[in-house]
Amino acid sequence: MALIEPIHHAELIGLGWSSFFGDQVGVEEASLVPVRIAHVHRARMSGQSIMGAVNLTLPANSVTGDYAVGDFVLAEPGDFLVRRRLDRTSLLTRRMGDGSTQLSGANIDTLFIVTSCNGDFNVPRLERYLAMAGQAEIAPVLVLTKADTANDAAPFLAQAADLARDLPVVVVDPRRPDALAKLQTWFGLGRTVALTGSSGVGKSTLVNTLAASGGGTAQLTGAIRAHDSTGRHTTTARSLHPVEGGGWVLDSPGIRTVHLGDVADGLDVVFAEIIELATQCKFSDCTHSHEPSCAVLSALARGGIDPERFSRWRKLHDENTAARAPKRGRR
Ligand SMILES: Nc1nc2c(ncn2[C@@H]2O[C@H](COP(=O)(O)OP(=O)(O)OP(=O)(O)O)[C@@H](O)[C@H]2O)c(=O)[nH]1
Ligand SMILES: [Zn+2]
Repeated sequence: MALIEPIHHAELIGLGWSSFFGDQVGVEEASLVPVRIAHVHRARMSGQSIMGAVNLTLPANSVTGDYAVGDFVLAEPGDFLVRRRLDRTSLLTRRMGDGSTQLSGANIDTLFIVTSCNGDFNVPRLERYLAMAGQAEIAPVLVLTKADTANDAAPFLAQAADLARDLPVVVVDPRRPDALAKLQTWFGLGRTVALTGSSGVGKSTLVNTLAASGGGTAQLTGAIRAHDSTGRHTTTARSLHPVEGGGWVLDSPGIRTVHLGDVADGLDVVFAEIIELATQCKFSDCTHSHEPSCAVLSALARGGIDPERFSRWRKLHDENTAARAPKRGRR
């Protein structure tokens, strides 16, 4: 039974609400406010409601780790105390280095798997992303960037088309405003798209282009102002960005790096020329950042390694190491 007042119903649908959620609301919960979680921090959460952005209050005995960006919760109207999380249509999880599972995104309709027409294009890795989408019950779309930098983008398109039956493949330049038009099919009222893909393929650029259409703010460095129960304003980075014409881009670190646990072996293969050089460094635990007699740094200096590739490797390597480090202070 739908208990939300009709006047608010259209706005709720805009947030991603549907009868799937409405049917879960009990008679005794009619006074509670549905909130879609837009940001999950260590100890805080904020969300979007028909009243705008709100800071949620966590119930006792609950931790933010129980919630994912994109979740719908029912909260008290006054202090936005979370009473209950509603069941999800889909859930993306990520295995952490310590073996625990992190919830990285919920109620996502479409996953944009972003890759570029260059060395990042890696069939086994793309297959892993596709498997991940399937597991989470989210429809995948392959978004191909940097076609302008390839001598010939056709082979990439052909390989992409062969990845999975009926997989939509879209070539996009994330820097151009027409990116939204090319991807519009997957947006529209209340529909949620998440992005994943390796570092440097253009995800931030795409999120910024898409989000700029919906609100005009620089999203990744941007923030929302919400008020908490005391009326105090706080500023929070957000992960849910509205798109022009309706719909949301869900961009969170947890989804971006969702596959990291699996990528470690892949790094050695993809960046073989760097890994091979590393065996010639003076120190076996060389980090190739400042050490003397570092074979990688000297190759960089004489142009033996593509600096862009090196910085991509560095970033991935660091992210991967961080993802594998056991979390402190959690059990
Ligand atoms: N030539 C060209 N450059 C692009 C294209 N898409 C993105 N770029 C550039 O590629 C660089 C990396 O893009 P980002 O958006 O930062 O990549 P990202 O996937 O967000 O990377 P992380 O933040 O590390 O996850 C930027 O300088 C973009 O301007 C494209 O289609 N063509
Ligand atoms: Zn080194």
